[in-house]
Amino acid sequence: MSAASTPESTTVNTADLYDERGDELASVALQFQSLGGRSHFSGPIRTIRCFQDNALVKSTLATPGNGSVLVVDGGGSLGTALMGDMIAESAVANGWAGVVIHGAIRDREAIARLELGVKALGSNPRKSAKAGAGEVDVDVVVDGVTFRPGAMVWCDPDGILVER
Ligand SMILES: O=C([O-])CC(=O)C(=O)O
Repeated sequence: MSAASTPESTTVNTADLYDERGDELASVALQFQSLGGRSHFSGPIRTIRCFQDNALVKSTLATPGNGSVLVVDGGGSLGTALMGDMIAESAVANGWAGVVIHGAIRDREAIARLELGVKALGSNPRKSAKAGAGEVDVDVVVDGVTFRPGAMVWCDPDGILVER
């Protein structure tokens, strides 16, 4: 049920999961785009909060993911890209199941070919700062939904469900 960290693992549909577990799960109403090559993904949450600075995103996705999903609270900014294809390739190489970005990515076409789940608000070719400002593994709130490090998240083209 919790898997989806390998292509062979069972696919979980968020609508079916919601029907099973109901209000144990919070649903994100904000309409994220599904931009990765893996449409269904899930895993324990890791988090980053940052604003138009992706140094922490890059360094975190370069460490072992062990099937986790990195949730990046970028403040909803579409002004700069918090992940491109190089960082996304590093996430694949390091065993991350996926990345949810409350913000923008770039290199859409390459990212769509990677074996990685990616949800983001959109894209912008403009790169982010690299100063390293932000926080890692704190609770983040996106569209009124709290993402706690260690809780499970499930994503597919229908949306995003999080353990309360
Ligand atoms: O370096 C960046 O800011 C993001 C990027 O382009 C990549 O991951 O390829």
